[in-house]
Amino acid sequence: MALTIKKVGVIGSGQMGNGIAHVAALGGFTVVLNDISADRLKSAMATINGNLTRQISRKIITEDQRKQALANITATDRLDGLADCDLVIETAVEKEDVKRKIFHDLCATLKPEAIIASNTSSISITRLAASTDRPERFIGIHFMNPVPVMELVELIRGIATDDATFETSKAFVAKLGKQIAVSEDFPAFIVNRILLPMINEAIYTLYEGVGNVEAIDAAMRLGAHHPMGPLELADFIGLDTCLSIMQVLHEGLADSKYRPCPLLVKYVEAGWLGRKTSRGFYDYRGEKPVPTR
Ligand SMILES: CC(=O)CC(=O)SCCNC(=O)CCNC(=O)[C@H](O)C(C)(C)COP(=O)(O)OP(=O)(O)OC[C@H]1O[C@@H](n2cnc3c(N)ncnc32)[C@H](O)[C@@H]1OP(=O)(O)O
Ligand SMILES: NC(=O)C1=CN([C@@H]2O[C@H](COP(=O)(O)OP(=O)(O)OC[C@H]3O[C@@H](n4cnc5c(N)ncnc54)[C@H](OP(=O)(O)O)[C@@H]3O)[C@@H](O)[C@H]2O)C=CC1
Repeated sequence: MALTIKKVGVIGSGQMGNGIAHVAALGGFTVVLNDISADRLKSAMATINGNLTRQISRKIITEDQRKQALANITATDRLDGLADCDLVIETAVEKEDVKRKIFHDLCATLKPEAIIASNTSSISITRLAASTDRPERFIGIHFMNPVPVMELVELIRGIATDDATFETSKAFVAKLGKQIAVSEDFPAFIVNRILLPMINEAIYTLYEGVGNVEAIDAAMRLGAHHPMGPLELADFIGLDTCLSIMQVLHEGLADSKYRPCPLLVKYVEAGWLGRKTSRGFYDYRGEKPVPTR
């Protein structure tokens, strides 16, 4: 039997966490947003307000809806602030050890009947579920970036996920006005299994000197009608996240065609992670983005 979700916890207040809190609050849920950094929480709340305001100017929502959505969200840097949530969505960094530690600590305080979901881009849901005390109430709910705009959410069942958890998650996503694609639990699921090798290939195209950053992005924007060029999109997703996804594909499918491009590794090692650090394949520190190669 499907459970009733009223209160939603979101762990991690980066670009995905603030987007998920935004759409859940707008969907009428009570939201508790958690991060280890109080500064991050402050800037996440400012981002949510900015994106809600943008939606008002585009006549998607009203001022009353903005106020109500903000009133639905509270922020906490304590994990036990999520103890009475019905559903907790983990959206911290794409690192398995960090996620496992979060689930370990969360299970110690979260009410036993609550569902735990991960917004992971690539990591095995079955393996993450096994690090919790409730694998049958664990599921992948994978939102796309930017969350307030993208229509799709992937749902991924682990081997133990029960029907009630799946049905409850489906109803939750539908209430946010999003469409669902169901994916089997394979590395990087559907969207990233297809999208990330394309981005990685674009980085190889740059690495091998086939084209420069501008040429590669223009080629795919104007020649294939992609809304963003692949290098611009990589910067938007975050180069650390792109590299983690390629590593999961490479290790999980044991096929050399998923080998992360050495240039991607170099950018991540430099701390040039894309828009979030103001530098990646473009430098965002000036008025206009400038290609870095
Ligand atoms: C890595 C993973 O695990 C999975 C993933 O998410 S992969 C990434 C998937 N996402 C994509 O591929 C995005 C590709 N890019 C796009 O679709 C578009 O460029 C875009 C929607 C991001 C922006 O579109 P645009 O036309 O260039 O920009 P713009 O006109 O300024 O904005 C369009 C809309 O996006 C909204 N928007 C843009 N950036 C936003 C952001 N960072 N946060 C919230 N909303 C945003 C704007 O408010 C606007 O919405 P409304 O018109 O409804 O008000
Ligand atoms: N970027 C994208 O396009 C998409 C990403 N995803 C997935 O969503 C997740 C988050 O990605 P994204 O939002 O881009 O990443 P960000 O780097 O923007 O945000 C991650 C946030 O999690 C915080 N964090 C780190 N450790 C913890 C912890 N132990 N407890 C609570 N918060 C923590 C980080 O804080 P601090 O910075 O202080 O370390 C940061 O605020 C990843 O799993 C990613 O794969 C899914 C779909 C799309």
